[in-house]
Amino acid sequence: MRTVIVGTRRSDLAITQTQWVMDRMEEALPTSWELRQERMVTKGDQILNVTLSKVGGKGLFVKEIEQALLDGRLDMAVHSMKDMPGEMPPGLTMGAVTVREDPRDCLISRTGSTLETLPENALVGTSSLRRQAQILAYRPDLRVEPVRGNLNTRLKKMMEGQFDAIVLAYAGIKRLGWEEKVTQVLPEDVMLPAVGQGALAVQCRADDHDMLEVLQRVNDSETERVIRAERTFLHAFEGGCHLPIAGYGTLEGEEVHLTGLVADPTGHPLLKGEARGTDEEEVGRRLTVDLMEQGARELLEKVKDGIGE
Ligand SMILES: NCc1[nH]cc(CCC(=O)O)c1CC(=O)O
Repeated sequence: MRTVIVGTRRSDLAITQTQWVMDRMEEALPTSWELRQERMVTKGDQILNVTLSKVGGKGLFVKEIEQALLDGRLDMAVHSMKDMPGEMPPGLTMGAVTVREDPRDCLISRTGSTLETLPENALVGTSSLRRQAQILAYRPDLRVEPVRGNLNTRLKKMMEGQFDAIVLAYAGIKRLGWEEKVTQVLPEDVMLPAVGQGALAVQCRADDHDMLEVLQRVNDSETERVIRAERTFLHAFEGGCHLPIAGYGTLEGEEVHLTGLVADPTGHPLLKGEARGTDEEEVGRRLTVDLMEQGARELLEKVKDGIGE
């Protein structure tokens, strides 16, 4: 008999994602095991109305859950892949990468306008420098301001008139069953997704072999491959989701096709590159070299100075 304690943050999205993984695990679970959800409040959940980039968002949501895993208070935890820091603390491992939900971003606007038809000077809410840069590259006449809080809070702020539109991950919206609120799903050539967006990471202790065996069955090897390419690319920039970096991989036959972007938060310059091949890590490294040659490092140093890193 074993009771597996599954940690989750308390937001609707985190709980939904965790339950989704638990449902898929039930089929693969040894009959003498049971799963129990444990809801935690993390510091990241308590910080509202501040740009995530200003509070040093990297790994903020993840750290406290990791400590609970190491202490044995939790046995596994489900995270949005895009919130996962590049390196894990010793003793923990990624037991599974689940099949990817739609990786694109979406626009929700009060009046039903698309990104193309929003009126000049319209105010778009997003705290992501990646989204800000791409919005302004496409529509330099729009204004972008930070919006924080969970998805409910952001929607409410827009409906109250604080913003004309907001941009969110379509995956989160779909998981909450809010598709009908979406005005436009943004194509990747306009809004390249964040590294890992739409995939979930299941974390557990590295020496918990029984757990790892069960988690293998909810692992999606194709998602795992493209995520490895994306994260290899991102890791070279020592950047999390608080920097204006995007990376998106797909499989074409046996080959991983990876597109990456590094931009100034104003949208100019916006550097973009592509790489393809069968070795995920090599593809990621080649794309890094391509963008470095275009001046990505200098650009990011300037951005980091600007946001006080
Ligand atoms: N940055 C917060 C965050 N982390 C994961 C998601 C959505 C789900 C996902 O990307 O997998 C979101 C919300 C958003 O960016 O709109």
